[in-house]
Parts: sequence; C-alpha cells; structure tokens
Amino acid sequence: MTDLHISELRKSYDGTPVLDGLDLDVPSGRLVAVLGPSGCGKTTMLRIIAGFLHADAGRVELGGRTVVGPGVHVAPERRGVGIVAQEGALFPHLSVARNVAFGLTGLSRAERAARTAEMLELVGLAGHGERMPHELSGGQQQRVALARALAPRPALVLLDEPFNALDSALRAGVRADVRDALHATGATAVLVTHDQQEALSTADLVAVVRNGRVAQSGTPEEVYRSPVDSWVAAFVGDAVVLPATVAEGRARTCVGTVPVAGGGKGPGSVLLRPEQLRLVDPEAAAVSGVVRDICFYGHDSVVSLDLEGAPGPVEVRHPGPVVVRPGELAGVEVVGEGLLREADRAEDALA
Ligand SMILES: Nc1ncnc2c1ncn2[C@@H]1O[C@H](COP(=O)(O)OP(=O)(O)OP(=O)(O)O)[C@@H](O)[C@H]1O
Repeated sequence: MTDLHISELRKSYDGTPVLDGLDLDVPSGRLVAVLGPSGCGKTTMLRIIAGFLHADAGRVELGGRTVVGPGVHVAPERRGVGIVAQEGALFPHLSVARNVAFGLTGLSRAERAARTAEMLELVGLAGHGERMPHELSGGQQQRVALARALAPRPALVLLDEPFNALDSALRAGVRADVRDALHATGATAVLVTHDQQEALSTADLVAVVRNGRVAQSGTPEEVYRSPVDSWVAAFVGDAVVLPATVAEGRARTCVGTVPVAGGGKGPGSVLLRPEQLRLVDPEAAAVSGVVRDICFYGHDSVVSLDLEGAPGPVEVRHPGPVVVRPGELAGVEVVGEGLLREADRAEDALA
C-alpha cells in the first residue's frame, strides 16, 4: 500500500511560477482527481511526480520514500509509477497482449501470460489479446493503456486527462470501468482533469488547483457543497450569485430570505447552486419572475428568470417537465443553505 505526499512543490518556467508551493496528500488505495483550469500546472505536477521533470523546490514522498527533495531525484524507472496518457500511447506495432506485458520484467513466460490475461480480464477485454491497437475503439485502447499501467503492480498510477479523446457517450462508461479497475487492484492513483463532472463522479477525493496551489481538497461532496470560496464554487459547478443583505444567519435576496452558514452582517453576496432553486406556482410563491428562456437537457431543464433586484437572469435547474413558457410568470423558492461570498478572495481569484 502506497500513499503519496507532496509538500511545498515549486516549479517556474523562464521565471514564471507554475507550481507555487503545492501540497497534496493521496491516501493509499484512493483515487484523487486534481482538477484545475487549463494552464494551472496539473501536467507539470504530474511530470514531477513521474520523474520526467525536476522540481525547483519541495518534496514528493511515495510510500514513505522521498523521490523528490533537497538533493534527491529518483530516476523515473525506479519510482514504480504507472502512467496512462491522454491518448493511450499504445505501441502500434505490438498486439494488445504484448502492450500489456511490456513492463513485466523478471517473470517467467507463463507468469507474464497469466498476469496479462488477468489485467485484460480486469479491464473487460479478456480475449482481445491478439488484436492490434488499431483494431480497438478509443475506449478499448484506453482500457488497454490502464491494463498496461497496472500490470507491473505500480506503487502509484498517474492518469493524465485519459478520457479527453473519447466522445461523451463513451466517456462515462470508460470512466466508471477505469475507476472500478483501480479500486479492484487497490491502486493509489492521481487523475488530472479540467472536467468538473469527471472529477466529481470518478474520484474518492478532489483537489482543486488554482495558480499552482491546491485551493481546496476534500470529498467530491465537500468541494461541491462547501466550497472554500466562490472561485472554487463556480469552478466545480454552476453557481447563482445574488446580492444580499445579511443579518443573524439569514440573507435577504431577490429569491427570498435564505439561511446562510457562519456569521456575516450587512451587504454582501450569496451563492446558490441552480438545483437549490425550485419553480413553484406563482400564485402561491413569495417571489416570482418572468421566464426568459428554457434550455432542455433531457434529465432536467434550465429555466432563466428575470427577477426584480437580480443583476441578471437567474437560472433554475428544474428536474421535471416545465409547464411554463417564455414570457409567462413563474414562482421560485430556495431549498437549503446559501454560501456567503467572500468578496475579497473572489475578486482576487477572478483577477
Ligand atoms: N516546457 C515549458 N516551458 C515553458 N512554459 C511551460 C512549459 N511547460 C508548460 N509551460 C507553461 O506552464 C503553465 C502550466 O502548464 P501545465 O501543462 O502544467 O498546465 P495544465 O494545468 O496541465 O494545463 P492543461 O490543462 O491545458 O494541460 C502553462 O502556462 C504552460 O504554458
């Protein structure tokens, strides 16, 4: 079992800091998604963990062993790290089985064959060993890449946006299979992604990275429901930010009075998730507005409302059939608590 600890990791390119004191803990056997916008330093971090890139400062410990630290840089092949890249990167001239067996050294021919078959079975590709990579779909190729990464029983598996090249219909299935295969082997894994849904639905823990540091880490539920600030809130999901007057744990907003956690007094902003707003009968509602637009997404619809006092249209995520039409009046109510927006940190983050 192998845990990963990263502390105070720093890396600059041409004097520009990319990793700026990044800390990350991955408990043994867990899958952590590192989620951040393009350019925030995710791949740089991954390359340092793998050993392909030298850090300027900081420490990386794998299973209690320092692999990066002052005066320490363990060679990539001595770290026991398996990698799944964006697009499988399978060897095109080798069969699926030979791709999977590639990193299996020090085993007899029979042991290699047995481990290869076990890994192909694990990723749902038993019987595909004799095919060539070009005879597989994109999703199957990524599963082979995972089987190849897991075959030598690595201390750690790094997955660098592995589902990017797959179309959305395929992606959810492959994601679930990859997660199950990682859990089945008890592997410790880091998944780098800029896709919020992917991070929330696939990982045990999510670390949100902003400007080369971890802004927040926790379970998917924690980062979604209790984001540390409005930048994290808006990055991990849709957010409705409303001007508010706050007193005694309640915020007066254009959608009514909303309970808010923590202190706070005076003018401010409150952040809600669109699914915390509900459409109700305007006759019975304390607050109502005119429907501006309705977007149907299948599992739900997003209804935009013009509400008095709102800075712009307010979006409501409505699960059932929408009975109102654009131009008609709809009532709205709030479910659950709002999050008080901390203006200074938010402005800092948006800058
Ligand atoms: N070899 C390099 N030389 C100079 N700048 C680099 C180099 N590699 C990356 N960068 C810059 O460092 C920043 C972080 O890059 P990195 O690839 O780590 O980000 P990322 O979060 O993985 O982005 P993406 O999601 O787009 O892959 C970017 O601004 C990038 O342009």
